[in-house]
Amino acid sequence: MPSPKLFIHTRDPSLASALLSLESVRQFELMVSNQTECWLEQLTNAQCQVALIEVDNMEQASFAALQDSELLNRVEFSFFSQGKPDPLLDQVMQKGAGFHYRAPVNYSLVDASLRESFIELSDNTRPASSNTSHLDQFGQLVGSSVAMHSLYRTIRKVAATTTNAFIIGESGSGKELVANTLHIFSERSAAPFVAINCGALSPELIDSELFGHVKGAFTGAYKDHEGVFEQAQGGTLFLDEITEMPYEHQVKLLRVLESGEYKPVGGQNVKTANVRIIAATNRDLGEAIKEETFREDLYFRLAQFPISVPPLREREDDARGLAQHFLAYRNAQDKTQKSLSASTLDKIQAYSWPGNVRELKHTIERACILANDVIEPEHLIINSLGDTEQADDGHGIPVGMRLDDIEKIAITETLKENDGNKTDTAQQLGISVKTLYNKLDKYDSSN
Ligand SMILES: Nc1ncnc2c1ncn2[C@@H]1O[C@H](COP(=O)(O)OP(=O)(O)OP(=O)(O)O)[C@@H](O)[C@H]1O
Repeated sequence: MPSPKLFIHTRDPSLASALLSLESVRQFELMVSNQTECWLEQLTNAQCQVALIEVDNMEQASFAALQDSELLNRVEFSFFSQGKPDPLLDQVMQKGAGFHYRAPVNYSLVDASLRESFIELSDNTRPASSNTSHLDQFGQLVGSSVAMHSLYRTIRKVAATTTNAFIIGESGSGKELVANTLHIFSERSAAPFVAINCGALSPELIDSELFGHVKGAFTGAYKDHEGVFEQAQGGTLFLDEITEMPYEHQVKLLRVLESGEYKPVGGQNVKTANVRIIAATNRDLGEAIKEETFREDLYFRLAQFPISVPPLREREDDARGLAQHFLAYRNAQDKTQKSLSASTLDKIQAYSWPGNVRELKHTIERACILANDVIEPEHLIINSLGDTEQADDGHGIPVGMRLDDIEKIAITETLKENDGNKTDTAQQLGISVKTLYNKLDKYDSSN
């Protein structure tokens, strides 16, 4: 496991030697700045988790740039100054940069604090503790990477507004969780959050699903039915896979968004919608609009605030952390003590996860089924890992495996093979798209 790294930048030789003589400092892999270059640039390029920086008036530009730098999320800073008031440093401290030690420095406090940081950071890179998760959490989202922190900030900003939002991200990257988190942080949080998959709506029933129907509106309409607009009244309506909604129904949706009014099927009374719409897709929108499967006018109506969810492969160490997170929850649920070996964690981190967090979550669940105690690389059923073996000499299905687990593996693997396309997946598996959605929902909510 790589050792935590520490960056030191100081021009004062006595400060430098005092810091370098601290035992805690020597535990880290050290990187001392090159005095002729800007420290901020050097630190940006270095993969250091802790930085000791002497505050120097000549380097005000670096402090100004630090305000908006992603380094504030990924590095724990300790600044050393002579105590002269410095507004730029104060602003950085207000953003939660870390510690500010004023001269005369109490080095034993610095030592104690660095010792703690070292232990924490070593914990994060140690072979998984099987019962704890160390990732940050925001609403329903888990992740400590810079990309996720930037997403958290965007969600907070959008949640405070009343605008509609459009979430774009690969399949399984967490779009529904983003929508739900947006709802939780909005003023509508006390009202319902209602999610529907537009791809799973049957064309005959779509109007009724959206706007409801009255008793007798059509054969089989035995009683009044509330559509999702009514169910979500006062709250948030999440329209997942919006690009899969039949084209002619998109016009109807657009009309409701423009007028705020709709009529249940077979009803006479006009209802007023009070919902915030959050739509999502994993498709390339430009292409969907060009191919005329998605209406451009509807896009502009919905996308007052587009939010991009980063794919898991762009989230630094989050894959490793999420694996530990899902395992910790599984262990707590099953009252087990399974753990991930160091080489398993390395494989997890090195893999590109085309099916994103969902694929990782399911992979950990399958590995828990297959491993008795320590999860080794061969328990990860991911074909693209290349050298990862299947779990037995046949089809990767151990004797005695539960049928619903086998079904789950078949579904997730086929989905992955089809790049998340649920229509193709359902067709290959010989089930309806609706059944596929129901099964995926069941898996998603199983831990
Ligand atoms: N950041 C995250 N932290 C914890 N769990 C996550 C995170 N992102 C996704 N998940 C889990 O991964 C699964 C898929 O998430 P979700 O349904 O939100 O993805 P999606 O992008 O909406 O997928 P789809 O494109 O198929 O609709 C769920 O089980 C969810 O709980």
